[in-house]
Amino acid sequence: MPAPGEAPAATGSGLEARAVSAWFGDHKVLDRVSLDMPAGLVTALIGPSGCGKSTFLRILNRMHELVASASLAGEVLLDGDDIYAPGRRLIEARRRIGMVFQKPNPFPAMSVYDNVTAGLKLTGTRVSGPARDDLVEECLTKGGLWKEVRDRLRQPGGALSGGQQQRLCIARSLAVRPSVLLMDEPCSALDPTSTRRIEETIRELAHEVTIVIVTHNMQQAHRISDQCAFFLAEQGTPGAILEHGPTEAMFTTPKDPRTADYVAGRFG
Ligand SMILES: Nc1ncnc2c1ncn2[C@@H]1O[C@H](COP(=O)(O)OP(=O)(O)OP(=O)(O)O)[C@@H](O)[C@H]1O
Repeated sequence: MPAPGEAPAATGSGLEARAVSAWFGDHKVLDRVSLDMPAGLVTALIGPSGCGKSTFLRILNRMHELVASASLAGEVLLDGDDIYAPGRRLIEARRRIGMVFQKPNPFPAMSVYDNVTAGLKLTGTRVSGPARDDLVEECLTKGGLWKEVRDRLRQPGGALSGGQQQRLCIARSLAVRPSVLLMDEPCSALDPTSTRRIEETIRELAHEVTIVIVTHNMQQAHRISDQCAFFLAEQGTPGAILEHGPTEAMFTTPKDPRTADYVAGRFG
């Protein structure tokens, strides 16, 4: 399992935000945010509440546009191609860039097995027979859940514990073979043991999927990320990245005193 900072043999895709600004109505919430999220690395987005981390994350897979009043400017490049370029299909961006949310959201009445394969139909991916079984096992293994559910594949997803449900959601995201996985505070509703289990899963996945995670937990950001971006929205100004860099440097030798204060838990 590659530790943070180690350079794994990356097979995910690089994601790059260029001068991304965002609005809800005429309220500007992000101002020209640029960030390189290289393949194979875990990037943590950190910063106080309301500085635009979730909005930025949602822009990375075109979920921001689901809000009627929302608009944006800038570019998001996946392996060099702008996912917002005219003619780019929304469904393709969502397939290649998966999302795991704060609250585990499996389909509760659907079986564990069917939860994993649920995204295939939505993306028009045909996998049948034994290949489907193999895919379910592969994704549940990568999600760190296989051993716990291998004998319960036909039970409803809603019958699993909260931590297991979140790992099921990770497995579901992986089934459509995304290049990037976005995670919005995926452990905030979980107990410490489940949190640890998900953190291990994140590190194990990092060599094949590029991961971008929003977290308020500084110990978690330190443990699992290779690089961090510190967002700040001061005195009613839109959110922007104040500082970013390798995680170790952000925690030990940050350039800006506000970063030092935030990572040390002195505000936010
Ligand atoms: N659907 C929405 N409609 C209007 N304003 C919104 C909406 N979602 C977020 N905002 C506003 O955008 C700004 C950024 O919010 P966002 O949720 O991205 O911040 P955040 O850093 O992720 O916060 P938190 O850490 O509390 O989740 C806030 O001022 C928020 O009120």
